[in-house]
Amino acid sequence: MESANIVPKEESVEAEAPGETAAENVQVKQEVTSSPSPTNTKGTCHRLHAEVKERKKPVAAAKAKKGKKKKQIRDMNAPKQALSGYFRFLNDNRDRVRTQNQGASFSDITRILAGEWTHLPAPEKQKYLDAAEADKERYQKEMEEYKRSEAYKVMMKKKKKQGVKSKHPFGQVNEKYLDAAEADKERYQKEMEEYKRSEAYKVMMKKKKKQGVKSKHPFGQVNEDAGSEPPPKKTGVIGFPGFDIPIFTEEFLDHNKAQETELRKLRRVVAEYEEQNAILQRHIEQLTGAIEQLESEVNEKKQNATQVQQYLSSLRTNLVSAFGSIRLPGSNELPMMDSIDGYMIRLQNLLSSSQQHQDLAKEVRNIISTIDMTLEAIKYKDGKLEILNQLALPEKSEYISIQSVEDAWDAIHSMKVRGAPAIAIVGCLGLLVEVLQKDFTSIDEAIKWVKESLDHLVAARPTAVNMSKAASHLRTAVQQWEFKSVQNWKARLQMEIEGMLEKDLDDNKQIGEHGADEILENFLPSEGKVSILTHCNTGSLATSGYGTALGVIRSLFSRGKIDRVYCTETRPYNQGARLTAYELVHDGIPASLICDSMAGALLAQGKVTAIITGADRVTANGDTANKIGTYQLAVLARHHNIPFYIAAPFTSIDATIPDGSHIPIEQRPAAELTHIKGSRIAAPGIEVWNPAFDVTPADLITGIITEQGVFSPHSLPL
Ligand SMILES: CSC[C@@H](O)[C@@H](O)C(=O)COP(=O)(O)O
Repeated sequence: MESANIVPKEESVEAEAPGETAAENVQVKQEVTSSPSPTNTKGTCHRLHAEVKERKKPVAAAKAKKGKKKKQIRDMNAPKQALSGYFRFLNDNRDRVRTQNQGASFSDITRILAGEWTHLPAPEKQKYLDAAEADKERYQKEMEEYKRSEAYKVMMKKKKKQGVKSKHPFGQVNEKYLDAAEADKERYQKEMEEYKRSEAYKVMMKKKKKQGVKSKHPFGQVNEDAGSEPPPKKTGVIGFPGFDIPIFTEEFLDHNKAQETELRKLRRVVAEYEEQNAILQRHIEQLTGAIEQLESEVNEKKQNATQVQQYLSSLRTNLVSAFGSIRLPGSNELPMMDSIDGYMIRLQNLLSSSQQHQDLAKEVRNIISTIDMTLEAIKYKDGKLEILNQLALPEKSEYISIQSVEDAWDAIHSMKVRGAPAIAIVGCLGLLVEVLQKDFTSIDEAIKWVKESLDHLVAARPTAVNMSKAASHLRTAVQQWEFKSVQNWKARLQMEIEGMLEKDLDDNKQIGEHGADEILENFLPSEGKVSILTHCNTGSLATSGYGTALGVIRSLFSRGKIDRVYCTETRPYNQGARLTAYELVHDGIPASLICDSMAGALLAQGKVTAIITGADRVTANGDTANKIGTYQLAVLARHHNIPFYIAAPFTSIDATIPDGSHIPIEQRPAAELTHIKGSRIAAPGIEVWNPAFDVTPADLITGIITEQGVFSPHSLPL
């Protein structure tokens, strides 16, 4: 505490007023006590401040001269210093303010407390001042007694010997001045005692009490017109007679020293607290990170649980329907939705406990082999067609009815159904559904209508060749059939189109098997499992079922050979994130979603055994159009020496086109890039290039996996 150099007032110790220097404090108080004139003007104040400045100068100079401090003799027998009201307040409230202001430095805390002290209501403040007054009296009494004691005399001698008769802030003190100061101090004490007995003192005390200022303190207003008789003139600064500043008493300096020691201790404690605080802060940050991580994992698990729940419920539905006519021997129980779990356990117990029910076991085996739990993107039965609306996935699993060519065209064009094989199947089935309902007066009329409708359907999306090939096939077929009745002609058309649906499913299963063989025979790592990266969606949702590239993955998974599948997000339409991820989760295949831009980093880490994608059109030379982003994956695969496969049925191969440069590439609306779910994400006014597909040159393709086997892109059996 630098202000220890100046005695603030009389003999008691008071802390410095917030916002004032000790020198200013002293100066103002000095005016009050020595010149109680009510005519204290602003001019006087200015003069006083100037004086204060002047007085500060020798202090600084003396400080510079002072050099190394001599160790002070500590008087262990001296009475305990009196504490000022302000210090009492600080001590009582420091812990509270520290707790309320976590991380605040010691000086911040003191500043806050000083502010509180300034605004402390008078009665509250008075309590502290009263306590200080009482303590001061106690101190004075004890000090008087002590001064009469032998111990005091011994101490004084010791100090004199050491040349520290009384501490002085300005360094070496002339003995002459010290004696004069001692005499002056005695004079003050005597006069003060007399003054306290005077009428003037009583009047002053009364006035002060009335004003709520029982005794002067550094922060309160002091009535300058307190009494007609001034109190005794204060003692002067030791060694500087003429200076009107209270003396530095030994007690005061001791007290200051004690305070400084306490302050040092407190600073150490504060530093420790601050260190602990920083550590705790780091812990909090780590914990917050861990909580966020856990929350996201919990959310993921919740979503998984929902998927599993959905899967379980569709499994129960399928089992109830498949075993609907099978009564349990003995109880005759039939399966119901709420009893299917128990029914299946009882059925299994019956079959495993005895050989009696051989026929039943055979029937159960047959039923189980027909239960298909794969995703049904296209539900077709007896002239009725429903498709899973892929725009609503994965949030909603809703089927929409397709009753006409126009419905089919709209579903394809708006991508409620997408994926090259699925486009062709829905197009043809949509046409069939309408044909079956429509009245034609003649077969020729029917043929004409079919041909026009096929042209219309082909135009819905230009890049995938499957619809176009199906249309060519049907155009030729309908022309060749020789029927007399429209009804029979319709039945033949129905057989043809339903056959296409079945063939696609079979083809996909074949593709899956060939692809799995190819990968396992050529690229199975020593760990015994493979990791596959795939792009876009080529699964049940993109075909009549099972899938092409995803079909290969399904086959690998069913053989227990999948370590992990990585599916790209597939911007801008997000077929990977919305649809492939949905299918992978549905089938319980271990999989991770990545952004398209992460593929390079993933391959660089050696985490991928092979890349397999689908195709929208494979040309005669093996060039392949597929979802935008496929080409860059093939380039990356070549760079990282990873096999890159295309999985596609022959319905995706277009032998009429020599190479990829002839493939029409569909351009999609700008909104797919500028908006996500209706919210703009791109700067307004920006132009957009949004091709839905790109072409991968045959040279970058390791092999094309078809239902007839795996071929080099350069030697396709066309
Ligand atoms: C078995 S689906 C093969 C391709 O059609 C598929 O990879 C693809 O690119 C689909 O694109 P899309 O625009 O979603 O119809």
